Amino acid sequence: MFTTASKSLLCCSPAIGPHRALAAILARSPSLVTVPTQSRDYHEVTGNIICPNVVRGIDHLRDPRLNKGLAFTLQERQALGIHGLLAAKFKSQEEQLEICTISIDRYEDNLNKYLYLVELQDRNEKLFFRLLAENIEKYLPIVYTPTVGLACQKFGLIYRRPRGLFITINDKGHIFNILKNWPEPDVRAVVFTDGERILGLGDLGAYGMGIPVGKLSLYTALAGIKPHQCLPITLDVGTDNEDLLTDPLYIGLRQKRVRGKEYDEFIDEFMEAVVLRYGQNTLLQFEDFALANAGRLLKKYRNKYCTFNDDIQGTASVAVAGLMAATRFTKRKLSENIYLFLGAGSASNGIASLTVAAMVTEGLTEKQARDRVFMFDIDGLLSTRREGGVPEHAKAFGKDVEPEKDFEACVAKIKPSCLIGCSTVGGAFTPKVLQQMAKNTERPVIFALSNPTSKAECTAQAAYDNTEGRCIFASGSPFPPVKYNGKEYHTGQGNNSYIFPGVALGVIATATHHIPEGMFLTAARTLAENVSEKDFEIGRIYPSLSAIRDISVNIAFEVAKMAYDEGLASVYPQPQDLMSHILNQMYRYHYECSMPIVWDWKPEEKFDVRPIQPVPKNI
Ligand SMILES: O=C([O-])CC(=O)C(=O)O
Ligand SMILES: [Mg+2]
Repeated sequence: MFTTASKSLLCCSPAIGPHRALAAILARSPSLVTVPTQSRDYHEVTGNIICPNVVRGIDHLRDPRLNKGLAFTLQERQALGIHGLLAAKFKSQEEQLEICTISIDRYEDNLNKYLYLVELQDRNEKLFFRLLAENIEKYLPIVYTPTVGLACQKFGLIYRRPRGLFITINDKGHIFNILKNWPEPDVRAVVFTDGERILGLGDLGAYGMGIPVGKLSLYTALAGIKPHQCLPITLDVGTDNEDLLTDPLYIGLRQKRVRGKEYDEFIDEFMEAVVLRYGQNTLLQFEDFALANAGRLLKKYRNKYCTFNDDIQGTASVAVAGLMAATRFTKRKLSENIYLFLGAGSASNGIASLTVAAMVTEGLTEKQARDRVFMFDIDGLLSTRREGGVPEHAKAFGKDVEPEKDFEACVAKIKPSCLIGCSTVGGAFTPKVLQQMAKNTERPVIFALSNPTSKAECTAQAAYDNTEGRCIFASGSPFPPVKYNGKEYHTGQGNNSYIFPGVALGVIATATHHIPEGMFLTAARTLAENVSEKDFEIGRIYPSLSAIRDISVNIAFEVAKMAYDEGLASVYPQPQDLMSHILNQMYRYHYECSMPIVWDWKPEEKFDVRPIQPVPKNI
């Protein structure tokens, strides 16, 4: 079987390291040659050596990281002991992509499309990521917002092969041991949720797992972070969602949420356990925590760990990028706008704070900048004079003005030029509100950022219809193209997926130990600079989703630069060519050769474990 390589050592990838000793012994006795029959045992064959840690036989096909389906060549099939386990036909990855596309298109229901993609990820990882990365516009709405929201709601029904870790409050005191059960030793990024505020859908408890899984798929598809370096986690502390507590399909702890001291100790232990297991620079992304915890935990941990809250900082960054890009339409500087937020939760506060920071760079004082920002929550305008005052988390944006409970009246009175919805109240931007915005200013900026689509404050079409087509619109979830006055507009998706993958790539590539707020402003600027004239022409203040991979790299580059400038990076020496350094670390979703690695070894030579891997043609 291995006749052509009778004078060479064959060693199968991956991870040759632990078997160097064995290879070295064999090298001293060239007649003794080892080939594994199963994953872990060896036997002799004349002439060649295969390192024993290769996964062979059916196990190779069952490992989604190694499996290439019918794309294995005859040589590979023979070498790996999978010949006969596959149909005779050889397919290229491109042919496989076509079949995937046809298969997914056959489904009418998006949840079925989602399930197909989950199954593909479980079966053939490279194919899944290539399909996603090369068809972002088509598949992002399936693996991510909005379909992922539906998947979370139906999680009990669709739960099959688990992905990621579930750590429950009952595991308190043992979290490190649970992390040790995760099979990957090289995790660089953890996205985790406690499921209390899943998108705009509220408390979904352990059903929230779909979110960290989806976010981390984007880490790889949009920023080339290697899948084995990503770990999705759900912290299950119970749920206060009565429907789930009585749902026979519910897969989480069937109890009310644990709160207070016990919850805080649990999160403390979790953070400590992650860095103990994976190192101090492990990126910890908070996702979809409720307001009561999100800002508080960010403040508590931001200077201790490499962490950020995507819903506060990622959302803020993407929204500020949109506002920056919009200045090119409106011809108004950021500091010349009046901002009104609907909702005063973590997203609103994050966006407002970063907008203030951006206005300060234009020359305003912080106070002057804050004076231009108003918020309206469930109890009305954030007025210091209203009954109950301004909630603690939004104190910075309370105003000494007449209380007002009618949102439409507020829009007429305050006359904002930018209206930003983070309320999770679908349809809250009524036609009247939108019409008023059109009266306030020539080019009103209207962001309906709540997710998923059903929670958006208005549709893209409604925004155009009620502002004589003069608005600059963005939404958190995708909307179909708008038709107005015989022209078609493709409005942008102001979703944090433009930001967090790129920031994460920059942070991971430089092993940055803290993520300062400035990085999100830098990311916002980079994103805004990537909006082209062509985007503007079709009404978009965000680049096309198909450009997102390049943008992530640009964001990563700026983040990495900043990490070195501010002494936060711990990869030393500083790479001379930062861009190449980043690009070199990125995941490749094209198939690589699965043949055993061939060493050009001769017995008289000093043994050198130097893999010479044939370069696959398709890279
Ligand atoms: O997941 C998304 O689409 C954006 C996000 O973080 C959220 O809405 O919580
Ligand atoms: Mg989120």
